[in-house]
Amino acid sequence: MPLFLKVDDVLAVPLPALSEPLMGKVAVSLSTWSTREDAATCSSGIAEPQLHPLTSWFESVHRFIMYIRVEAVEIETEAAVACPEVRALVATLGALVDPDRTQIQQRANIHGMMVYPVPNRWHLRAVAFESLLRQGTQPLTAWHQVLHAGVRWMLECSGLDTSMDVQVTCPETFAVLVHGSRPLQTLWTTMQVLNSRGIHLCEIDCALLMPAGLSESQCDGSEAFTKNEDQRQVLDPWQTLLAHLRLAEERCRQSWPCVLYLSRFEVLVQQLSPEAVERGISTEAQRALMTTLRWLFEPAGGAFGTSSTAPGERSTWLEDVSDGAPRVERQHRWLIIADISASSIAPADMPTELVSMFTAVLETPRITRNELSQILEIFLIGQLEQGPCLGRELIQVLRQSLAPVQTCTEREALALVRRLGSRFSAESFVEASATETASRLSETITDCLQFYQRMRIAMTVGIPSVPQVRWSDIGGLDDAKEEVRTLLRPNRTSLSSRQLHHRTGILLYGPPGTGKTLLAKAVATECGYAFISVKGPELMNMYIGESERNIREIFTKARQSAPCVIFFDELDSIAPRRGVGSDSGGVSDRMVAQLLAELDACSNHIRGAHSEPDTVGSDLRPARETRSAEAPFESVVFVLGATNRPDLLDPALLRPGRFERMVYIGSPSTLAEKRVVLQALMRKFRLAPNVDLDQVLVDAPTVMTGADLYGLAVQAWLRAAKRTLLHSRRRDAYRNLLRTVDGAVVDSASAAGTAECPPERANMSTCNGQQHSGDEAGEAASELTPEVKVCQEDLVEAARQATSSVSAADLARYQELRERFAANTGRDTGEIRFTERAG
Ligand SMILES: Nc1ncnc2c1ncn2[C@@H]1O[C@H](COP(=O)(O)OP(=O)(O)OP(=O)(O)O)[C@@H](O)[C@H]1O
Repeated sequence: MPLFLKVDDVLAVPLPALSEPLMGKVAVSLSTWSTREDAATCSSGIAEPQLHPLTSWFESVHRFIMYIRVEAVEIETEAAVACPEVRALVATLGALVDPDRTQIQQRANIHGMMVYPVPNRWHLRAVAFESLLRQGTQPLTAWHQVLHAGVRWMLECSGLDTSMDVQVTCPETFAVLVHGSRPLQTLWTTMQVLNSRGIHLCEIDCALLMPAGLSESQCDGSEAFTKNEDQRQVLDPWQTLLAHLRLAEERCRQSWPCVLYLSRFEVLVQQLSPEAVERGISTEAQRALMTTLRWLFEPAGGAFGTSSTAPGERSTWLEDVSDGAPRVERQHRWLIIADISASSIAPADMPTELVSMFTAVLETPRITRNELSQILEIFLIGQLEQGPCLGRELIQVLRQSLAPVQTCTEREALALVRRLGSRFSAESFVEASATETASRLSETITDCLQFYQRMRIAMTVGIPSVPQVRWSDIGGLDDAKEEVRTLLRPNRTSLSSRQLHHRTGILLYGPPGTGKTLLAKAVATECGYAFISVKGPELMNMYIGESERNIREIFTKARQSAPCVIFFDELDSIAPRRGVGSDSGGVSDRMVAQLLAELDACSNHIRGAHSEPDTVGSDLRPARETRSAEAPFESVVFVLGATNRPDLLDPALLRPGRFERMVYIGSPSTLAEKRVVLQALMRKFRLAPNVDLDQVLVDAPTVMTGADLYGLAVQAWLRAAKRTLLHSRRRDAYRNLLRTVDGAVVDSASAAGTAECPPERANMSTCNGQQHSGDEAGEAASELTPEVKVCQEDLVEAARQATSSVSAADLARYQELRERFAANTGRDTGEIRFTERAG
């Protein structure tokens, strides 16, 4: 059978029967290896009894394995062979194979398979944060105990641990469910303990098992189990998932002794929830997933029953092993660990049938304030290695800033670490004095805590995280930014509470692609409140009463996570003028009425909050706990709306206490304004020194919105990247990069609002909608990021090809609309005729 290899594959080649002296050496080194970690990690005395059976088992099966990792050696031309470095390499490797002239034919028998830890991102994260977690957190003692019990069970089931009493009842399965808040520490601890025992870890990241589209509503699981030949395409996602799970079982069997670790198991749990049925996953599909899981967890009772033995047979195999030579091939059992601690799901939220499959359920504790402080100290010390040392003053500042935090999850702690890392580098503090450094640290931590607070709220209430857009990502629009800032952060020093203007909401209006959504995203990032973004049409539901219920639910969610900002994009689609709607059931009229009622409730809250002198203007503080004495402010909900057609809105929306302030967001008109927008869009680009943006804009169309300028910037960057590709030697890496960027461009064309994701970090951010993997993608992208330098010619060429998405005539009509609204201060203005429906 031919064996195809690729780079990074690991070959496990079993060594033939070993000579006596060599066997002794391997056995000795195995035992040294196994005990080395024990001293550091395990206080219990379980290590030794486990070690001996394992060592003797390895000896008995003569399974000594040499591991070979496949690497690529790039030698391009014959001329290269003449170079001394290459000659040295040839001398080291012993041979040089010219792939153009050499054919290799290889035949091999596969005797076994080594589970090399699949380098999935989850696994890499655990490794990346290992030292921080090891030094900063308390060891997971309870987890150590469960793990040791599981390993002991594995050995006992397989008859390796001859010290065990054969009469002891050995359960058929041992599956542990871990929940709580430390997924990476749990995985890392497991890796460490198993490593020290010479036991493989077969880690499967369930989030990566999910084929694209499976969780989407268009994948109807009911069709997935029909026998219709024509529907093969639909069958695939589910079958792939189930096949992956069966494959996991196969891998564990082949590489025994092995522990199967299902990280992010919650992704599978979510497919089994009642909400999944609403998303289009059929009950048949859920049943099939459950059957596969049961089979995986309970080999003896499962439907597929491959290696299983009926419970009654157990005594037979114990007798088999007690006669001396262990018959290890008879019963290999492996410990199964399912981890849901990366999510807020608790066992109580899981189907009872699923929970009952687990032998043990273990909760990992939350990270305490002391642990968090320790983690951040260790991180900062590492960060500032070259800068000022982390003096006592800084540590005090750090601890003071963390005072509002009681406990947090590992995810939140690491989010803090990442945010600190991006803002707090050694270079930025080299010149600074100690006091200056302390105040900047305090500022940074406070800012990070706002983020932490938002994340916590988001996790609790299930609000999706929002992309990172800073004020500096928005070019121009200074008045609009100021208006929004005033709404969200009244300035206590300049105004007394009674003087404050009680505003509930702001309506942003203007031509499409001018940055309304972008502004709202910047609010989400910068204000430190929870943020709910709703696209108008998403609220519409064909069933009577459902659309209103959707609106009610959004406001309820917002109140639960207050202070909170709700952003209604495309507001005209849910709140058109009443009485002129074309829907026979009057759905939109009822939606408008519901929206008005909710807005009035918000307005009353704000009045309540602002009428308390002490509560007004409580500046953005790090954590909610700090506002415990300011309860009314805590319940404030602000509303932002955006529309291209304010003239179509129901006028009642624009009355005081609702969207009473209207802010026009127009396209940049002068050359200077366009330059500012372009500069903001290319903030992260590497530009050639000769770039002159004014000159570039001379060649561009006269009317250009922010979105058009974004298109220009993307085209210029793509041109530069393609040029780089041609000249680059790292072609594969660049090809990957270009593929990703092309995807991002398509995304940006189909869905507005990806400007926070400029091409150079296109695969680092949330362009593809997979919010939770943004950071992970960033890690992967950083390996590929090439030196793409955008030159004047790229920009000029992109400017020549640029088109304008809004006509001059439509812009003039928007201007007219703006004047009418300014004159009428929000009163009914009547509809304006556009050449075509904007947006
Ligand atoms: N002032 C600006 N500064 C930087 N980028 C901008 C600006 N205005 C628009 N853009 C770019 O244009 C893209 C589209 O903008 P956005 O989605 O915010 O427009 P919009 O006004 O909400 O459009 P629509 O009314 O069609 O929803 C943004 O993602 C951003 O890349």
